[in-house]
Amino acid sequence: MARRQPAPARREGRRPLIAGNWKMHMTHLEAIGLVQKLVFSLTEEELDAAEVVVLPPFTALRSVQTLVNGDQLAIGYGAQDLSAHDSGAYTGEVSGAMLAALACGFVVVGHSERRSLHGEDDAVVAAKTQAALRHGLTPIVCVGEGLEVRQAGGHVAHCTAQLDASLAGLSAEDVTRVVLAYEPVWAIGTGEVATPEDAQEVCGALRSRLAERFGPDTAAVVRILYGGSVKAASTAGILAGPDVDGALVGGASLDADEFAKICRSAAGGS
Ligand SMILES: O=C[C@H](O)COP(=O)(O)O
Repeated sequence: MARRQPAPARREGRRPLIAGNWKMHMTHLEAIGLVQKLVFSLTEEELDAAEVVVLPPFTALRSVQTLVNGDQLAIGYGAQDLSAHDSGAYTGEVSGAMLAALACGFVVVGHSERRSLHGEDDAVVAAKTQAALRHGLTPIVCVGEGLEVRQAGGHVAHCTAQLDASLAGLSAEDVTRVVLAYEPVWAIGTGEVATPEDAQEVCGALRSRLAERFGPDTAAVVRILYGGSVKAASTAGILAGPDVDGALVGGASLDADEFAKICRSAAGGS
């Protein structure tokens, strides 16, 4: 069984990160089974080479925390969303403080499903990013264009504009604590994975924009993930891009064997 190990530094200090966004799947009992199977499928060396994170629904976080901490498992976990507010009369919301109390390391912010289904604009995403940082959580800030924007050739401008707005109000030091995820909306849950060149083009442009706004030293340490129909078979190609530091995986993260293969591929194995 793989237990916690110190993380090595790779790619100018950027350790590959594979995060499994379970979306609205898995009860807390199913979550325990999935995490156990995942961790037992991976070796210590693989979990040392790539950082593996699961992002269950809120209702499963406590169970995952108990399992990961109790067995000292070498994976991280976090949430799929948080409130921009720290406390108050916000029925149904969950604060960064509550996630921090469950020892979450990560939280997704600005996923396209939150943007489109819950009307979250860039100002909300920026406020949530700041809330995550206030509570010591690593926000995984998502950007990505829809099909029409892609077909019109506006994807780079669209994503860099989302980056600018989503990171509004942050210092360069704050930005070093952020993970970005490029998720083209047309590739999410569609089976339509971007090519490695598509992923690198936008991830590279995001890093260049970070360098312009926050300086090259900050840009060099921020991890940028690709997300959108990632499968084990496509992982190595996608991660070959020099600016692609990992993957935000949806559907394939619900299958322990497939997700373990993705993590193994990111760790440099086959
Ligand atoms: O957060 C994950 C993305 O929405 C990708 O989902 P998918 O791998 O099911 O396309």
